[in-house]
Amino acid sequence: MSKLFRAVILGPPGSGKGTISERVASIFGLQHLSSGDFLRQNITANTEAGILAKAYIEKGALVPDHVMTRLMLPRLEEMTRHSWLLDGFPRTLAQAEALNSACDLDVVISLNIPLETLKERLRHRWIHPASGRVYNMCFNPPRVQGVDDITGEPLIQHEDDKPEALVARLRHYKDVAKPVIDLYRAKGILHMFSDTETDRIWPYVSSLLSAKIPTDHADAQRATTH
Ligand SMILES: Nc1ncnc2c1ncn2[C@@H]1O[C@H](COP(=O)(O)OP(=O)(O)OP(=O)(O)O)[C@@H](O)[C@H]1O
Ligand SMILES: Nc1nc2c(ncn2[C@H]2C[C@H](O)[C@@H](COP(=O)(O)OP(=O)(O)O)O2)c(=O)[nH]1
Repeated sequence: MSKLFRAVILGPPGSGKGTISERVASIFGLQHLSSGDFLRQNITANTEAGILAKAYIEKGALVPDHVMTRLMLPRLEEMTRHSWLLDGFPRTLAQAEALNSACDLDVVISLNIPLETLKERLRHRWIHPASGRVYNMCFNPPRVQGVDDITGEPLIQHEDDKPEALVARLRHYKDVAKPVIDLYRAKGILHMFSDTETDRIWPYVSSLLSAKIPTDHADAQRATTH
């Protein structure tokens, strides 16, 4: 079997991690592992980690590192036969160090988006709380205004996507993410992409992954995941 491919995508809230991850998953056949989605599944299933995490998420705080690593590392161990792209984890240096000791990463994609652009995008972000599906009233609006395409249930806006909370949240992200970015830069696996539009970043991400992922491997992944 050809070598498995391990990637991480980093970026502030609203930088397009989810949007780019979905494209990578469908085009390159990597499994998209989102820590936020996984937390929401654990909350719905009332697991021990889900119960612990819920209070933090509701406050808009980060879930403690030991809860996150206890949740995510076993999930990654289950993925021994798949290539994956991790989105939302690691978020802190402690999480990055825990991930380091569990596996070798091939590539880290880091999205560098201007603050004004992030503020504008998040102002228009609406989500379907049960599934975590994300809409943007300008970029990818729902088919019917205010309701989820799949379930028809109402969409809500995160308290912390509202303008008052946004600036503090983005500043906090920057402080926490800097040592993580520095670590990956020092390891020589960091690839930084700067622009205001996902559609302009995407061709560069796509050519990076095309160069790094052997084609036969991408085909094999697609065959097992679809
Ligand atoms: N690696 C992590 N460490 C700590 N908390 C996390 C982590 N990943 C997710 N969370 C918690 O889950 C919540 C939802 O995460 P999710 O990534 O879906 O949305 P978010 O914080 O709005 O970020 P983004 O907009 O970048 O997707 C976060 O606000 C945080 O409380
Ligand atoms: N206007 C505009 N909006 C974009 C672009 N790329 C993504 N978006 C939207 C989709 C979401 O509503 C919001 C944040 O994107 P996301 O993929 O959820 O980001 P992230 O929070 O997972 O990093 O911005 C983009 O290039 N332009």
